[in-house]
Amino acid sequence: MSVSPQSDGREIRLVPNVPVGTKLVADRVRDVIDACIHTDSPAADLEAAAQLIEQATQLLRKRSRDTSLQVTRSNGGISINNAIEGPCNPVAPPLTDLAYVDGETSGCVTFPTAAEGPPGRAHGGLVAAVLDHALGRAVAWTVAAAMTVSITVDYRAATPLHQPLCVTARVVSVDGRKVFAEAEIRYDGQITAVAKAIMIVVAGLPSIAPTAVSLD
Ligand SMILES: CCCCCCCCCC(=O)SCCNC(=O)CCNC(=O)[C@H](O)C(C)(C)COP(=O)(O)OP(=O)(O)OC[C@H]1O[C@@H](n2cnc3c(N)ncnc32)[C@H](O)[C@@H]1OP(=O)(O)O
Repeated sequence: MSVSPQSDGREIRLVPNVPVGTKLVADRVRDVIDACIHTDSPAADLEAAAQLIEQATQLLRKRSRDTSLQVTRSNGGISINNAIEGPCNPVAPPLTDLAYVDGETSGCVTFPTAAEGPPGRAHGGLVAAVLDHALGRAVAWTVAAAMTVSITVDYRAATPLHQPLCVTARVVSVDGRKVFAEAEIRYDGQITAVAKAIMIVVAGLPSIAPTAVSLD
């Protein structure tokens, strides 16, 4: 395990693999979130559940670390606690199966009930977040780690909950530090939303992409 200090003083921890135990906890927390949204339990059961969750929180806090950002190079590289792809972040959907083939970045996501915006549909802001992340991945893999300065999303059809969705992204052009990229999200082969973004390559940003700026 190594810790890499960043230009802003924050640290990123490089670990060999996704920690199995933490992923298990994150998966269970996703279940709790889903149960919380759907529950119709009586007050006594809700109170008992709240106490159990509080006990679990206290157990987890017995040993904490300051660094939240952890990455692994296994499975092509994963940002473990990332808001979108982090398998150990229960708020992440998460975006999985990230791959980079012939300049095309792809990934898979299934939105849970917690991502609901319009009835039965994913919230547009969360769709945009997944597209933004795929765009960031595409730029990191193709050029270098970068930050979004502009993103436009067109919502063309419902992005459903609880269904496997495919996300694809690629770099379209590069102009100095500005990188223009586009991405789509599909359900059952049909595009539900497309995004165009301008990203700026920023020196010192960490990247887990083998082609981009090294963490080491
Ligand atoms: C885990 C591995 C993969 C992870 C992927 C994660 C992807 C996540 C993507 C994100 O969510 S990033 C987070 C959201 N974005 C931000 O927080 C960025 C906020 N903006 C900034 O911090 C600064 O704008 C930034 C550091 C990106 C750039 O500031 P700089 O001072 O270095 O650059 P500058 O302002 O000189 O702009 C550089 C170029 O970009 C241009 N530019 C800036 N903003 C623009 C804009 N909005 N539209 C068009 N062009 C823009 C600007 O005109 C200029 O063009 P020229 O080089 O031609 O002169």
